[in-house]
Amino acid sequence: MAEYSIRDSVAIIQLDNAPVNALSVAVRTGLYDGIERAAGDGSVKAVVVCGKGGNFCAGADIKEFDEGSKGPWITEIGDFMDRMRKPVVAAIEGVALGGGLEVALFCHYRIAAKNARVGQPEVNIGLIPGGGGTVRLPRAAGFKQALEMIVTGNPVRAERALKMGVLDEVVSGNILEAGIKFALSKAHIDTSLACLRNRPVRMDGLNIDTKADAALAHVKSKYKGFEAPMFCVKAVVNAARVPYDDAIQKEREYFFELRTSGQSQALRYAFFAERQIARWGLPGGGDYRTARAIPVRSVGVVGAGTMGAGIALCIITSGLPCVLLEQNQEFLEKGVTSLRGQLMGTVRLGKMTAGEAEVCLSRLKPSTSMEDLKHVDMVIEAVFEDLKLKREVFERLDKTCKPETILCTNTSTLDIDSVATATGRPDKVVGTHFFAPSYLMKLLENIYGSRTSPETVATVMRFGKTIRKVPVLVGSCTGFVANRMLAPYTAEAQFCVEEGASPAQVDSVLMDFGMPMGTFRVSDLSGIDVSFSIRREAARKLGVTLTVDSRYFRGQRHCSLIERLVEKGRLGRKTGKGWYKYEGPGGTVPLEDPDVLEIIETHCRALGIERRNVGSHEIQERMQLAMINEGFKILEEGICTRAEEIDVIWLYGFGWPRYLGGPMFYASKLGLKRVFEKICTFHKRFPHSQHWVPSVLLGKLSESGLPLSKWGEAAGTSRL
Ligand SMILES: CCCCCC/C=C/CC(=O)SCCNC(=O)CCNC(=O)[C@H](O)C(C)(C)COP(=O)(O)OP(=O)(O)OC[C@H]1O[C@@H](n2cnc3c(N)ncnc32)[C@H](O)[C@@H]1OP(=O)(O)O
Repeated sequence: MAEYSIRDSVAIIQLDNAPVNALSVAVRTGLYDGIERAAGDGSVKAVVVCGKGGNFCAGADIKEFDEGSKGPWITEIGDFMDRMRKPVVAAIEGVALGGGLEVALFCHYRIAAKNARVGQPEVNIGLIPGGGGTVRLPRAAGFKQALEMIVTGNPVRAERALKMGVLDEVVSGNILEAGIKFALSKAHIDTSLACLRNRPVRMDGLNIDTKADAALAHVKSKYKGFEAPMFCVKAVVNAARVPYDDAIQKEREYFFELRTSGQSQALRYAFFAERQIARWGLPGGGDYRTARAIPVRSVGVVGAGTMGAGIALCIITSGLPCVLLEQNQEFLEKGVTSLRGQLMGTVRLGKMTAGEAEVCLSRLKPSTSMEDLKHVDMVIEAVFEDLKLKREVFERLDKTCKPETILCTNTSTLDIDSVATATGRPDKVVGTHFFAPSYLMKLLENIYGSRTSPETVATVMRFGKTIRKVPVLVGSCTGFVANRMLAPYTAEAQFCVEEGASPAQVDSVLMDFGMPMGTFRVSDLSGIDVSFSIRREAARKLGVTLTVDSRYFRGQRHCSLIERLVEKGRLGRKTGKGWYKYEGPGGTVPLEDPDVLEIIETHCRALGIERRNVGSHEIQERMQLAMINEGFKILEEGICTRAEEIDVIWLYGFGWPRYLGGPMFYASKLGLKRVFEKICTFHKRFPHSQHWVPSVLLGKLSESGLPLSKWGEAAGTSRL
């Protein structure tokens, strides 16, 4: 709703819809009524529109999008303001985003507090501004700057918005008082002079035809797969070419077309899924509502290898001091050099100044003495993935660190309890699984053990946000969530290759789907020998030796092409050949290699595997459904409590295309009945692959018709 009051002959309309004053039907109706009332009240000289609770308005209420269009559309409110003789001033603090900025652009004037940010982020949820933003922002900020704001969705700070012409004044002190004063100072000025409708789009010497083509081409290549950015360009270009009302009409058509599109639905889902993951709960009790995070003022990282150095870099760039520990000076120097190299890379990219980088480095304390970890609040262990070694490190940490220190293990495979039991504080031990390259990858899988306390979880969840990661809480199991789901996905890729596909064919299927990279290119990049060692180690623990002709491993189908490639010295990009051969500058360009195709052919012939044409559709279906089936098992076992958690893991861990929501959302769109039937068919066809045993939960859900938001509840794993 919107509250109406009058002070000093100024009508004040305060948007009121906590927490961000989103433009719900009630808010739009309240705003419209308030404007009408002020227009008709002879005692009112001017109007101030502002927001309650520290924000102006974060735009349309995204939750209402699926409910159709009720209440006044904001351009109707805008048209009314355009005809008003009394000045209307938007007094902005906090954010004015999307429809919120559009309301402000309908006002005759806009003032903002120094802390304010204004923007048109609709593109992030697969939309274009639908309330006149594409038509009015270019009239205020000029074509080029408006286009940039609308296409990128990035908000700008008040000072910049002032320079751009979006704001009329930036003020300090109470925003409402400033708004009233400003409004009264404009009470005698003809409002039509300040009305954006009456101004042309500012082209600042640019030619619209050349600019339009260039912008379309740029956006097409930069935002591959995304629909909305192209529509943003089309709408802004149109606004520069046609009269105001025609441009508004076109914008609205585009907006409605996108609002019902699959991409916008998926992007809106992703927006809320990212917020859902903060609502965690533990099986033994304790959740985000009751658990208090312990303040983390300093951190230690044990192990200055690639992962450890990257983690330390995340810490120091977030403003926290960090002790980086190695066992000897040589390894330590290597780690610090790698950290410096990555930091300088960000300077070269213009993301940080050299001065800022120096400040970050001043927060780093390289050390070879564990005593330096005595007083830190948290330690992240990032040593080699070996249980015996990790337990030794944890035993020493437990003895050295103060009793409150939280001990985290950056493991990708080990059971958290098996590490925690090396200490006398298992309640303070937790997994923090970073993804390589750890400085760049946003996902942080936080893993609780059976004795991890709610306070410890609350602390690592908050810490994840502090270091600008996306923390997701998961339970402990082999591979946790990300790698556990990746296993059947990559296994199916390799089986498809055994059966007749080429690595390049598989990769192009994935890239066409929207993944940033194909699985074989990823494998080459991380090193085929790495997967080889992990597999060999897993087999060794079970007393089995994997060979180049192992077709089964513990009764399960197994592809031994990895062993074959390692035998041939094809370890990936670092050796110039793996699933591909590498040429070009620095040996970074992957090319399909006839030699590897020959190796695969010969290998399969020797093992009696008949090869055939494997179609693109089959490749995509097998890889994705195998992984989705695993996702349902993860939900069934309570490793995750919501499908949204799995989707966020795929968005940030593997670059699943955001406009497709995530694998679980994708499954919901395919229809669970269809998904389940296909999985059952694959299970019959491939009985020796455990990953095709259909998830019981999936079977149950496929009959229920429940929406994705209820899957966790249906699994009985929701803890809130
Ligand atoms: C049919 C309507 C007619 C309108 C016609 C004009 C059409 C306009 C199109 C639009 O305006 S689309 C919306 C554009 N706006 C956005 O995309 C803003 C999205 N929000 C944000 O970027 C951030 O939330 C924020 C506003 C910068 C605040 O960030 P912060 O980190 O402080 O908090 P959050 O956890 O993100 O949000 C708090 C809380 O608020 C919910 N929320 C935020 N924005 C909206 C919104 N626009 N609609 C509904 N709900 C919103 C968010 O989900 C959080 O709630 P939760 O319950 O804690 O999850």
